[in-house]
Order: sequence, then C-alpha cells, then structure tokens
Amino acid sequence: TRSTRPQRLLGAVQKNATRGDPCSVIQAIDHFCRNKEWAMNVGDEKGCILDAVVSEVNPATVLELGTYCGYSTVRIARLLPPDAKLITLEFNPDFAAIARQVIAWAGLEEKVQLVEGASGDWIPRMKEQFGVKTFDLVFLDHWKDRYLPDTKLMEECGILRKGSVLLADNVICPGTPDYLEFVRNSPRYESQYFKSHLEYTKVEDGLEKSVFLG
Ligand SMILES: O=C(NC/C=C/[C@H]1O[C@@H](Sc2ccncc2)[C@H](O)[C@@H]1O)c1cc([N+](=O)[O-])cc(O)c1O
Ligand SMILES: [Mg+2]
Repeated sequence: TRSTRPQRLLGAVQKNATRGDPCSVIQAIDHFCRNKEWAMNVGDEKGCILDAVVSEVNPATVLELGTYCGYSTVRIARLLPPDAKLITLEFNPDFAAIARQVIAWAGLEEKVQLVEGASGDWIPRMKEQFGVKTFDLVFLDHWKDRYLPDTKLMEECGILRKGSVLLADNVICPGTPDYLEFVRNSPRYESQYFKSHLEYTKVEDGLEKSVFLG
C-alpha cells in the first residue's frame, strides 16, 4: 500500500540528515516540505521566531501540544539546557511513531518525553505522572479548537506559574479566533503577536506569545 506523507517525511530525514545533528534534521524536513510535499510543520520562518522565544525563556520545562512529525519538538529540544525536559503530547499513534524516529535521528531522545493521548486527558495528570509542577513554556500547535479549552484547563490544573509563556502557532491561518480574543483581552495575560507566514507559503500567519501573569 502507498506510504503516508509522514512516512515519506521520515524517509527524507533518514536519507538527507546526519544522525545526532538536529540542524540537519530541521533542514531536511524544510527542504522536503518546500520542494516535495507541503506538511504542517511550524516551518523555518516561524521556526526562527520559536527559536528566539525558546532562547529568551531558556525553559527548564516545556509542554508541546501537537507533536505531528516532531519538527518543532526537535527545534525546541536542540536549544534546551542539559537538564531541561520537553513533554510533547500527540493523539495520533501513527504520527507519534514517526515523531519518535525523527526525534531519535536528531539524537534528542534524552530531552524529550513523547506521550500518546489527548491534551484534555493528560494536562490534569502532568504533576502525578511526570513530576512536573509548572511549565516555563507551552507551545500550542494541535487542534485549533482546543487551544482555548486547554489553556483554561492548564490554568485550572495549576501547571502555569507567574511568568509562564504560551506560544501559539496558526493564530491567523487556519486561525484560533476564540483563543486570540481570550489571551488579548484577559487581564491575566500579556500578549504579543509575531507576524509571519504560513509555513512554506506567502499566506499570512503568525505566532502569539502570551505571558501568564498569575
Ligand atoms: O491543523 C493544523 N494543526 C493541527 C495539528 C494537530 C496535531 O496534533 C494532534 S491532535 C492533538 C494532540 C494532542 N492533544 C490533543 C489533540 C494531531 O494528531 C496532529 O499531530 C495545522 C494546519 C495548518 N494548515 O495550513 O492547514 C497549518 C498548521 O501549522 C497547523 O498546525
Ligand atoms: Mg501549526
């Protein structure tokens, strides 16, 4: 049977990237998506903004919602200090299987814990399951209609602390209007929009960075 796009993306990584070299994994995926098949990775342009925010926050604990093939997981984990921990949640087992191999190819398994399941089920269990009290940085890139309910859930579960940074992909395209309205109008967040483009296209999109004020 015909392979899937994530399988072909993994093949491009294994063919063109060097084991243990996260930058070559990132380059191989971007080249594949720009020249062969588009895929919904955050991409190189928004990826540079992601890199800048990760470097500024210098997080000890990161939560990623929506792993897909692990592109942003690799982008974030490559910048983390030795003892830092990135937990990434993925609902689709086929995507999770591909992402594990991409993360392994980059040599970043030690920094990443990929959890299969839905954010709504796992967010309430973060403390007991993984011993993480609060997250310094959360990257939202999963189902767009889950950004707002999951943000409210993270607040309720107390996994955000004063100064925790939420960074949300696709706030323009495909768009997350209810989330954007919430973080931009709530007194409990200080929000900032980073204008960019939808990965590998000229369509406008951007990242919204929201600091939780506690
Ligand atoms: O739809 C998009 N992203 C949804 C991503 C969803 C990812 O997260 C889980 S769902 C989940 C994971 C964890 N917990 C609950 C659910 C899916 O299995 C997928 O791996 C998207 C679409 C476009 N686009 O141009 O159409 C561009 C983008 O950058 C996008 O991110
Ligand atoms: Mg996205």
